[in-house]
Amino acid sequence: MAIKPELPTNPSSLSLSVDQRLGNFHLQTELVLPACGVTGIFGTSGSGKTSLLRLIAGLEYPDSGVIQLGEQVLLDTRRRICVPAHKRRIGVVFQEARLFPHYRVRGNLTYGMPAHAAARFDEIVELLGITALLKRMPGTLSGGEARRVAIGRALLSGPQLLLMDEPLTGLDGARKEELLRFIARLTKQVEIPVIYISHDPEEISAIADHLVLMKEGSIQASDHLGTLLQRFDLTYALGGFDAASILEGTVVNHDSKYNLTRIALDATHQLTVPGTSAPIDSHLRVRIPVRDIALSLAATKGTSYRNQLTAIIDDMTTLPETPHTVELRLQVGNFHLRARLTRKSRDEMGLYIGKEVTALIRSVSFNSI
Ligand SMILES: Nc1ncnc2c1ncn2[C@@H]1O[C@H](COP(=O)(O)OP(=O)(O)OP(=O)(O)O)[C@@H](O)[C@H]1O
Repeated sequence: MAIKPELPTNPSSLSLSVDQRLGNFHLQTELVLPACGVTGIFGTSGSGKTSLLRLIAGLEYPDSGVIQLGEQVLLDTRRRICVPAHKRRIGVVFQEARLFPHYRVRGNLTYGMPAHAAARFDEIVELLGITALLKRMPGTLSGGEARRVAIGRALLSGPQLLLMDEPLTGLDGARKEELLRFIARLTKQVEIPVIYISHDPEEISAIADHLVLMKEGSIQASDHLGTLLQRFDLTYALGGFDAASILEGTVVNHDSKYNLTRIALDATHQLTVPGTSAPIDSHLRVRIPVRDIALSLAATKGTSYRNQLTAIIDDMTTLPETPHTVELRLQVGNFHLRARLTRKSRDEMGLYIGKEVTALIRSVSFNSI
């Protein structure tokens, strides 16, 4: 039985409890996601990411389960409730643009556009940088342009949730980076929660606030991205993430002579990172791989490390996969940094949990996002 969806404007969470067998594959998922910001879904090929997304979108039906967006029940197999896909107000962007080839870009954007979304047409077209493309036919667009039109169409469908399934697949390096930056900006500007599937850690690190890690049809972990990256036990499950810390700060100064940017992490901690065009006072996310942090027992002069932060060793362990190294979690003010040393260095430096050290971070090592 299909029911009419009720549509509160700001759903607070998306909760799922679904069970579906697809051949030999068993998707068994219990999950509550924040219905704000960007949730990245990460997992190896075949772990069930797309299957999960298709259930949320209403493109597939589980054998049993409940899917609820805020107060709205989208699916409840026991109560025989199932809101059909076109009534869920969920925008989907697939790996390929899937535009209507016989409609111009404008026609693709306005197809199925509800009256309340029409007021945002000019704003979204401008935000996507596709104004000049409105009269073009899809066959004449580049891959990146077509993908932007597909995102525009999803946004103009007036969605309360946007699902993106590897939207950058098949794009070359420069176009991929451009579109990634664009999506990151877009997700900050449109107040629609986004679920973003990718198996590329760089993409996820750039835009996700929350991260879901899938393995063989189940949820291995789900938490704030920065929190999951600090977990020693997930180091190898998050393999490609290259064990890194994500820090957020505010741009306080640009040094044009040396092309460096200074960001404040809090009232007392600042970092020098490679120059960016981000305006003063804007928010910046930086990713610091563990391999780019060294430790010293005291602040040192005469070193090329531009950033020296006093830190307390908060946790320390050796992982079975890498018996020659120790993983360290450092407390710096109110945030954490991960570092990795050889066990020999740990012993020679006499490091232990609770000890104060200086974290040395090369300013050239930052990946600003
Ligand atoms: N209709 C189906 N019948 C049988 N098996 C299916 C069906 N649909 C999906 N599967 C299987 O379910 C598993 C999960 O597929 P899914 O596409 O959700 O994975 P994924 O994590 O999105 O993978 P990828 O990163 O490669 O896109 C795979 O083993 C796939 O072969």
